[in-house]
Amino acid sequence: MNLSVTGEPEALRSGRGEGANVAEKVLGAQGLVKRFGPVTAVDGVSFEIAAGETFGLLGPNGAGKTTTISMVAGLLVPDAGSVTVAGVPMGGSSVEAKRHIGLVPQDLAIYPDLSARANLEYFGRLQGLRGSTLRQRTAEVLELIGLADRAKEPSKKFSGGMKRRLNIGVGLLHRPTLLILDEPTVGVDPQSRNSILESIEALSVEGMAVLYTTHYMEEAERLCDRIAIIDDGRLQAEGTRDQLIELTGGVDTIRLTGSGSLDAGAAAVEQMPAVRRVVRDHGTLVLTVSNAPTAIAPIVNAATGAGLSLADVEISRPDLESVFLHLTGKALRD
Ligand SMILES: Nc1ncnc2c1ncn2[C@@H]1O[C@H](COP(=O)(O)OP(=O)(O)OP(=O)(O)O)[C@@H](O)[C@H]1O
Repeated sequence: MNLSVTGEPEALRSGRGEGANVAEKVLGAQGLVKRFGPVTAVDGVSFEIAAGETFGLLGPNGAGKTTTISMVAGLLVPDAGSVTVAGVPMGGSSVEAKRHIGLVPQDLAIYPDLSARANLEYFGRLQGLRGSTLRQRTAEVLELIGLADRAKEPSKKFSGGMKRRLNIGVGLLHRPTLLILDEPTVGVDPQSRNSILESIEALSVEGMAVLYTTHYMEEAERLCDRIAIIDDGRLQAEGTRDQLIELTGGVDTIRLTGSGSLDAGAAAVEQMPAVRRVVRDHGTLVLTVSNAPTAIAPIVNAATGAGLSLADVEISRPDLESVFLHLTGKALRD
């Protein structure tokens, strides 16, 4: 499907002047490829991130997000392609380029018996901070991640969200030009997730560029100035949320959840002129339709007539989930 606009990143800038973008470019990833034996995990990925911009890599499990950011951060050597950070080429031993990056991995890397402050001071020392500079930066980071009033408590007493925020704080200590966050909300409850997102939103005041990977479209919509949709190791499209939604041609999504003859229900609705595509997502039929409000009644009739016993019917306007479905023919959700 040739709907990708990734080959023309300049055409999809979010309203900044072209000259300003060139001057402010923090990250340039060009033609990245990584293979693991027969698996091509990343297959020609290119994107740029400007200072102060939050850029999202949105895709399902196994899409190639972690492999991409590992190459960006210099942890994996690409089979092809190149990375520059703040104008400095990234190589396997490029200390200067890596100095510009703060990488927050998916897994926690903090000491449970140390307090929040002691954790930050320990990692700050490892990064070469000392004395009053270390104390001042630790205090600033504690404020940024919303843990200033819990600074003395051992991190093992923290909620999942607080631990994740402390993990993010470690990545912020050396004032990176580019902060990379790899799915920082996976496995946390909704309240903790919100506190993590609030902390990330606060980072824009520091003016740093953020590369954020997620498989939650709500997070990409809320946090990211621009989003690249990744699947099967390739960027399928890139742009602001509104630019991506334009790619769907404004089609709606109808979800039919039920029991009985799901296959027969799918076959029946597939025939209808308003229905452009039908995808099965576990016990749900996900329909892409051109005008849901008028099409819904005949669709429900056809599905139930074919033996599908409906428990729930949901109509939604276009969102990033519909964009993903439109571009890949697959549902983004697990
Ligand atoms: N070290 C490795 N050896 C072999 N295959 C790998 C390795 N790392 C990743 N892969 C494969 O490469 C593909 C992309 O994986 P990657 O971890 O980059 O995806 P992801 O989008 O980050 O997904 P997840 O959120 O599940 O980590 C997958 O098919 C994965 O199984």
